[in-house]
Amino acid sequence: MRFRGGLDQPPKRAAAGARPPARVTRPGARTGADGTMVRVTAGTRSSISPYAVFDRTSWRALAAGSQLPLDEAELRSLATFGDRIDLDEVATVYLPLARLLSLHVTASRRLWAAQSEFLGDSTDKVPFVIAVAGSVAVGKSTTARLLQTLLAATPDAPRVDLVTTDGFLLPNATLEARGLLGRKGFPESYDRRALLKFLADVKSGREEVFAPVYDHQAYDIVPEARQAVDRPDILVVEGLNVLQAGRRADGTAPEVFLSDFFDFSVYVDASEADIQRWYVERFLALRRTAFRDTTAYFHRFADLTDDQARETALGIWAAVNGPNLRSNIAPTRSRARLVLQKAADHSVRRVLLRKL
Ligand SMILES: Nc1ncnc2c1ncn2[C@@H]1O[C@H](COP(=O)(O)OP(=O)(O)O)[C@@H](O)[C@H]1O
Ligand SMILES: CC(C)(COP(=O)(O)O)[C@@H](O)C(=O)NCCC(=O)O
Repeated sequence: MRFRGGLDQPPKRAAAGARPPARVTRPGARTGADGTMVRVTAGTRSSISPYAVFDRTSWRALAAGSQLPLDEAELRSLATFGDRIDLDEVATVYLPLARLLSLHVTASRRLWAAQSEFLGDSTDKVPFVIAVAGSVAVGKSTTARLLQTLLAATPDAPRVDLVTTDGFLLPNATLEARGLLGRKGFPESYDRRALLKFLADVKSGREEVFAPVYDHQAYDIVPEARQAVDRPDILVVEGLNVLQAGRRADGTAPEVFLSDFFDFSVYVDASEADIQRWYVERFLALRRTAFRDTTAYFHRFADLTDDQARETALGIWAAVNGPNLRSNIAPTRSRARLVLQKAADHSVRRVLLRKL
């Protein structure tokens, strides 16, 4: 199944800047940390692209010489079930990204301090918030956890918290009452007001802000469970719909958007055909592991044959996750500051960084 227009294509404005025959390398290509030339494809002669486009080699060179602060065992504990990733991929893709983010964090702190001095205001710094968006099964969780670990290992040793937006899903009972159980992950399945308030509180420097907690095994919100966020230096917020502009029930635009609280955003991208395959593979693997647990919501799928399980997963994809990707998630890709474009084997083949 392939998304009309091709999800494997970069966003429209980037597409113009990324088509191979017209590619040009910026004349002022600069020198990477290891002395190699960093080729930055900045656009075409005929159009302006908002993105600087990096291939793997040029992106990796940005962090050349940096030590990886994690080993294979730690990586295995971070990587999402089914997400194929190795230390070389971390060094190639995620380490340079963490370094870029670290630059942004430092610059934002300096600006905050300078502004506080200018205003004669002694308010404490507030968390730097990074959004990680993308489809179900694209590997957002691995990306978010890796960024948390890599950022925490940067020189200032910042405290980095991670929150997933699934905690803001409405409980199953509410979804059922509203006829939304088959729309889990769609914008209307979340308590968006609570999510906005949570981020507004975090960003206003409040002590101990609480996020509700979701359990994938139970497929529901955990009653009474909460995750405390207490003025970390950096907060990573991961979820399907974090870049959505959102609408009020009457169709008017709200005054505040989630994105107002983000200092940086990353969209994890891949072709729908690949993501769907990863989803089906993960479903088949979960059937042999997590679904075995008698308390798992999906336990009834534990004894399906391979063919039945494949058919079931494809059915969920066709009914829920595919339409959500096409209607609500993919359209937000161009709002991200940075896009990680994955190939069929989960490796990132290109990085698109917004210049505008
Ligand atoms: N039915 C399930 N049972 C247990 N864990 C699951 C289930 N579905 C998804 N997960 C886990 O939940 C996390 C989030 O998954 P998902 O929303 O698909 O995002 P992504 O794959 O982009 O990280 C992943 O760690 C995934 O392995
Ligand atoms: C819980 C999710 C909606 C993801 O939530 P997120 O943290 O991205 O807000 C998703 O993983 C999910 O369970 N979707 C429902 C359809 C399915 O079972 O695949």
